[in-house]
Order: sequence, then structure tokens, then C-alpha cells
Amino acid sequence: MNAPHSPIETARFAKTRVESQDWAGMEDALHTQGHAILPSLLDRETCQTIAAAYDDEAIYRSRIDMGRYGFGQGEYKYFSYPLPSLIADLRHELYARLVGIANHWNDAMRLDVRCPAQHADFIRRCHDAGQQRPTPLILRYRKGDYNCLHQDLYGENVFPIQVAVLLSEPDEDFTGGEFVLTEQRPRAQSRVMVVPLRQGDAVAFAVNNRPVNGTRGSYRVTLRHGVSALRSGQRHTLGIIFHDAT
Ligand SMILES: O=C(O)CCC(=O)C(=O)O
Ligand SMILES: [Fe+2]
Repeated sequence: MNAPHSPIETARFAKTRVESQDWAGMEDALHTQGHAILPSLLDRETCQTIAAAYDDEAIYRSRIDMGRYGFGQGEYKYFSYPLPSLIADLRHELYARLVGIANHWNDAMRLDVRCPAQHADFIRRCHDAGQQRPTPLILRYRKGDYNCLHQDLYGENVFPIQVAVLLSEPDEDFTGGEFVLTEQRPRAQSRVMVVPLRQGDAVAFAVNNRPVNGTRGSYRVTLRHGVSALRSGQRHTLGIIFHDAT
């Protein structure tokens, strides 16, 4: 099934793709590892369509040259509002599935913030606080490009989980370019996780902090994510961040 075009059809498509995931397994992985893979969230053709839209200047609010800011090498573009309907629908559907875990995490970390059940209500909260610019983006890497370890924090309102969808096929479209996460533990050395993704797979992961159950209650760890250098080819990613930016 490929991404349809009418708004009603894209909404149904996004709902079906998100609902067909194993959410119990995903919750478990997020609680124990701080990240979870959503296999085949998008089909190959939809990935190709979204990646091809990288060159469609009209749908973006800005283009960032990563080298210029010391973020790595490569570039990305932030979509402008109104988002393409499929991106908007995926953002709403994924949020609705992740908000329970997000609130559980905030509770375990003794953060006095609860996110509303609907994404539209969370976005209203962002906009009221001056975070009005959309954060969903497409990234493009070519040979030698990479993304330094970072966190996508854009203001005081933070939804603690984000999603990235790999739009290109490893070994076919590119080599190298692995998605990595680091987890910094209090008074301990950091651990690194390499996330094996195929085209269309998504990874949901902690934006900043997550709780870990220890023998003496829960403690916080800090995550960062990035991408190792491409050895060859071209790689596109769709990033879905649920809070907006100042
Ligand atoms: O290209 C990637 O896999 C990482 C993209 C990223 O940093 C993001 O989606 O926030
Ligand atoms: Fe990122």
C-alpha cells in the first residue's frame, strides 16, 4: 500500500501504519532500552516519494547546512506549516501512541509535566509559549556526511520521545551512515547503541532524559543521537519531533 493523496486517505493510511505496529513490544523496548524500532512504518514507494520531495523548495521554512554550524556534514530542511498531510497525520498518530509512555517517564523522573492525549493540544501549549515553528524535517547525507551527537530541544516544552524514519535502503542507496544513540549514566561511563534500520523502518527514542529502574528507585540517564559517516551513496531521513521550536 502506497501513500494516497487525499487528506482523508492519508489520515487513514497513517493510522493503519501506526496501529499495525507491536505497541506492547515497543513500550517494553522504550522502557528497557530508551529506544524501539518500528519495522516497515512506511513502504518503499512512500519513502521514495518523501525523499524526492527534498528538492521541492515550496514546502520548507528553512535549509540548514550542518557543516556551517558545526553539527556535522550534510544538510536538512524543516517543513513549513501546513505540513504535508502525511507528515502531519503520522505526527498526530505517533504522538497518540507515545504519550502514555511519555507521561510515565515524566512521572518516574518526578517531572511535574503531563502531556495531553491529543497532539493538537500539546502543540497549542507549545504555540502559547512562543514555540510556533514546525520541527519535522528531512535530512540528506552524501558520501562523508555525518550527524554529530545531539539533542533536538527547541524550547521549554519538550515531548520526551521523537521518531526518525530511514527513507533510503542501506547497502543499496548508501553504506555507512548508521543511526547511533549514546546513553550517559550518572557517575558511570556512557554506553553506545547502533540501531539497525532498513528502508521504511523508524526508530522511536528519548530526546533528552529517560528513567531507568535501579535497585534504589529510578534514576535519570541522558541520551544523544547521531549518524556515523557515510562511506558511499546518499541517505535521507524523515525526522518527526513532537514539540515545536522558538
Ligand atoms: O538521519 C538520522 O538518522 C538522524 C536524524 C535526526 O537527527 C533526527 O531525526 O532528529
Ligand atoms: Fe536529531
